[in-house]
Amino acid sequence: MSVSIAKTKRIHVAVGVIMNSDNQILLAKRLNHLHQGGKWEFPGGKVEQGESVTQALTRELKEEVDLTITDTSSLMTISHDYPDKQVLLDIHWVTGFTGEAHGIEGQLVKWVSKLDLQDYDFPDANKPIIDKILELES
Ligand SMILES: Nc1nc2c([nH]c(=O)n2[C@@H]2O[C@H](COP(=O)(O)OP(=O)(O)OP(=O)(O)O)[C@@H](O)[C@H]2O)c(=O)[nH]1
Ligand SMILES: [Mg+2]
Repeated sequence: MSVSIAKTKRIHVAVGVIMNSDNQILLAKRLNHLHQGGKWEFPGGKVEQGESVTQALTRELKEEVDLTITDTSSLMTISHDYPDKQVLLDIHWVTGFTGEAHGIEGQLVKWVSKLDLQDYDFPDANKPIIDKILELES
């Protein structure tokens, strides 16, 4: 008997940890109909064919929260398997940006003090990101 296992492609996602001059980090609430809907996320989205991660991040942050990115540095990558999806999160610090953040797609966005991050419900894949932010910035 042979068992076939459906192989799905791991989705490459550019994710931005954006900190303002008050040491607050920008969170956005995922719309309910999306994967991991209702949870808080760091803004970002899928890297498209032919794009670098930085290009994808710049495009996504403009499309989602209306910020113009001027400087980034890479923070970490996380490979995570959800029951229904496999993701590779490519997480970058956004160290320079211009503009005022607002949720262009109707999502809530919020600047949150890093010490309050633990009070928010994130997708399971994000746990190491929260740990890293607390470790780096304390
Ligand atoms: N942006 C973002 N995505 C995350 C985070 N954590 C996490 O597991 N993901 C997962 O990464 C995947 C891709 O993210 P996305 O839905 O933002 O992609 P996108 O903006 O290109 O959306 P679209 O396909 O509607 O255009 C989703 O399955 C999402 O659940 C996070 O902190 N930020
Ligand atoms: Mg997105």
